[in-house]
Amino acid sequence: MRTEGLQLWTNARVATLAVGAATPYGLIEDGALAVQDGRIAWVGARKELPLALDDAAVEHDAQGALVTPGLIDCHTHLVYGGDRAAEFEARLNGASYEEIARAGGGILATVRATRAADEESLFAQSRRRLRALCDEGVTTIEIKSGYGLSLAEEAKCLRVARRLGASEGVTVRTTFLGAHAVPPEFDGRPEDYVDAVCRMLPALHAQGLADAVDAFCERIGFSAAQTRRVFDAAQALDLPVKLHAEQLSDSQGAALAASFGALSCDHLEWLSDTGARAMGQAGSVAVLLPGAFYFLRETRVPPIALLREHRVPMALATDCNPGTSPCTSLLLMLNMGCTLFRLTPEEALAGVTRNAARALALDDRGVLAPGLRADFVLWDARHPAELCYAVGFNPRRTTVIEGRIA
Ligand SMILES: O=C(O)CC[C@@H]1NC(=O)NC1=O
Ligand SMILES: [Fe+3]
Repeated sequence: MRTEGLQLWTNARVATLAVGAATPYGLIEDGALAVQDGRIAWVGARKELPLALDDAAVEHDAQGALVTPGLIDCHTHLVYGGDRAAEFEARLNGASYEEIARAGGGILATVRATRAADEESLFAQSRRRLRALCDEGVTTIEIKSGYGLSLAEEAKCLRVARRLGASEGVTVRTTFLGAHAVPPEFDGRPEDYVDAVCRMLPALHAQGLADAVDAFCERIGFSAAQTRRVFDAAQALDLPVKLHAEQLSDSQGAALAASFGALSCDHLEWLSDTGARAMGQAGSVAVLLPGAFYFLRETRVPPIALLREHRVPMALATDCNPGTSPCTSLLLMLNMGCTLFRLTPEEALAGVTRNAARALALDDRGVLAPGLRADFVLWDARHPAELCYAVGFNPRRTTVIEGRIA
């Protein structure tokens, strides 16, 4: 008797990415996945499939495809207006960052373009970037605000992020990043702007627009003391925090974020042993962003050995933003995580699956295991390392989201 609603995927090389699996990547050579009601009902070797599951109403032959959990891009600034290609060209023609900033370039150039874009235009521009990421197997994504810098404009960007998830059928987790830069109307008054950021939070929270709160803790951003004020406001609303930390200097951001139980600290090129230890003790994820490292031509890589020593889970993300990482390829980040930061391919894949899920406080995905969401991707590849090895080649064959072929 056919078991209604039960789907069976067979003839697959299943990389579960489960922690403590018997094989690297949790790889099951001749594997099978049973799916029911959008969840994984069973996963394992085909020859061990329980008889009760062998009567699936629908069977899919994966034809030997590699199957991984759906990819998770856990750090993006995907919603923004305009682009910064002219700055890119000016820099290559010898202009300095300072000259560009004085000419009104940098983050504030994107703030102007984002404020000038109406919601529909912002949605359309951002949807193209999201579709590019989804074309490479992304099924969950984090989208930050941070180019509005006023309550109305930050709300506009976060609404667009929410709408993108609904329209594209992917999970979007939003992060309020009002503390990204000081807007022109607060020029020279950073403390007053931090007050304004703290006042925005309750309104955004009441509208259900923010799932977490972030800040840019850096010499050219906000100090640890200013960051602490934003985090206090987040904590008062029970909103989890994450932090752009130690990107360009050791600003003591990671230790501060860890003291708030941060979901993640991101960038981390200048992370100290103290910060890594604090993150390990707090369970914060290290989100590594090789796109910004590469685009800014940085030379100091994040301390991977320290992160391993303190057992800090590592994730990888695109940091998709117009200024330092105009990139919509998570597959390229896999390669850069290995080639530039020297992660192993298994660490890199864990970084866009289970550890990325953890950076977003999502415990229902990121691994192929019974009870978790049936978000997975079939790849024209035989070994998981191929996904980190090739550049500019997209081996995605099929994406499945909650058991339905996307
Ligand atoms: O240049 C931009 O538009 C964003 C830069 C981006 N934001 C941040 O906090 N760190 C970065 O690299
Ligand atoms: Fe970022």
